[in-house]
Amino acid sequence: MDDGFRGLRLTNTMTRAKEAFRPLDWRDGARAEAERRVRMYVCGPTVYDFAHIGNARPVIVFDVLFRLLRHLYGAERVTYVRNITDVDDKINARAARDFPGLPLNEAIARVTGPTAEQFRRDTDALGALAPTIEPRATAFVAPRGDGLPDMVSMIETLIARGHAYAAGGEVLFDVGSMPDYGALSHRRLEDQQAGARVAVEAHKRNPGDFVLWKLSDADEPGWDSPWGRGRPGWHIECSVMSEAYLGPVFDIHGGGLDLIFPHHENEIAQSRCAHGTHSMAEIWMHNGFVQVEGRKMSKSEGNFVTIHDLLETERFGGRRWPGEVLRLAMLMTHYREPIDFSRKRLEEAEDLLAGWRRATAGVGEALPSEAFVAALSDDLSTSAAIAELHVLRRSDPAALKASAALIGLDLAQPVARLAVAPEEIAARIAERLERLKAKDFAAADAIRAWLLEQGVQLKDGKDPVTGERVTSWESV
Ligand SMILES: Nc1ncnc2c1ncn2[C@@H]1O[C@H](COP(=O)(O)OP(=O)(O)OP(=O)(O)O)[C@@H](O)[C@H]1O
Ligand SMILES: [Zn+2]
Repeated sequence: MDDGFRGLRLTNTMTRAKEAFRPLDWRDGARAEAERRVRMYVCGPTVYDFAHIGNARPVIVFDVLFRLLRHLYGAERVTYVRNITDVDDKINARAARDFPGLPLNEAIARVTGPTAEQFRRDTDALGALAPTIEPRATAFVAPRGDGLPDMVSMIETLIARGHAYAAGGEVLFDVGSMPDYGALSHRRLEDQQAGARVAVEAHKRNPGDFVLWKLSDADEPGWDSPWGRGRPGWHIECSVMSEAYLGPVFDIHGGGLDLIFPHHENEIAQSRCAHGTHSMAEIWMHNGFVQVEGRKMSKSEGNFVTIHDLLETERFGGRRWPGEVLRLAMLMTHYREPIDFSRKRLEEAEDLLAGWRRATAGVGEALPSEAFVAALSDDLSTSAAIAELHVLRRSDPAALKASAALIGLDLAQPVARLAVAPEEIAARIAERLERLKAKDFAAADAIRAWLLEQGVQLKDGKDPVTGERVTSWESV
């Protein structure tokens, strides 16, 4: 009997263990063969600002998983849902700031429309496949009339089942009503209560109770509901949109590490209590952070580089970087480890790509190597998979090309219009610095001129710390 195991093992945040992946539909004897689907949900962006390199990581990591699942189970069998959060108080604040003259709802549309469009351009440029479905939260607040679930109805169900209550202009989820609340983040309710430093808001039964619905002022966005005109809390949208397209229990739920608590914990509480199920998703996966000098890259820290800046402007390192370079730079590290973002990492990725391109020029069709697929199938061990690409570069360039394609790297495309490979440029720059040190200026100038003929312009600068000359380059 086919139990759906295809060699894939994934680390489950819920159990803290690496588990053999068997999709639910394959284990369900009642499900017809033709109807079996692998079902994955990943929390998408809140669209009030351009996405940064940190936000790019879940996009890339789960795109690789999506591609691997399509390879293992067949492309048409995998349903990947990634939502767009277009209702949020951060969006409201941005709308009021940027479009002060407009009615708030119109201003919000002016913020969310272009931001969502930019996100699509960014993810295209990173070589990410579009998810199967990209629902928007605002389309799932009020009853829809098409049979799909909605947030107001799910909140009504939670109240009816004794898991939520209205108080102080809000509807709150009662975490005390769920004995195993906290299982994903391994937090115990008692610990949270004992450790609560902030004063408990008077209307809450438990300090951990979270908002499902809150009333809106006249100028704030709002939907009619049994509790008055208001708007949903953040967590409820994912419970509703995942149910709408994947059902009450599905295979994989993903996002960044920061979402484990409270977001995913609260999604689980809502979904399980609304549906009376033992789980919401079989496997919970979380990517590590992109960091800058040891700190999470984030909008609030102000230490971020947007995807757009990196790809389309010369703001990072004085040049533009192709999306595939960022993709490979991310995949050089295992998805659960932190990444320190640096120019050096991008250069390393760019050199690798250039080498692989030269090795695969003109090769024919092939299948990805088995060792490569096995490495990816071991909890997406992309660094081991990349090590296999180094081997294939010499032993089987056609398989190298097919394997790279499996993780979204198209080696058939020229990386840029450069006549000279990045490692050669680096070697020439080093040689030129040697000449300059030896005061052989004629030879140094000759190298500079030769590179310019190849379309490479050098720029000299000083290392702010050591005061030494550093030379960067850009293609012209
Ligand atoms: N530095 C980071 N490294 C890796 N993933 C990140 C990082 N920052 C955010 N993410 C992930 O990006 C996805 C989109 O999240 P969202 O739009 O809510 O960004 P955010 O967390 O609000 O960003 P910020 O932390 O800058 O305010 C989530 O899965 C989140 O976990
Ligand atoms: Zn979510």
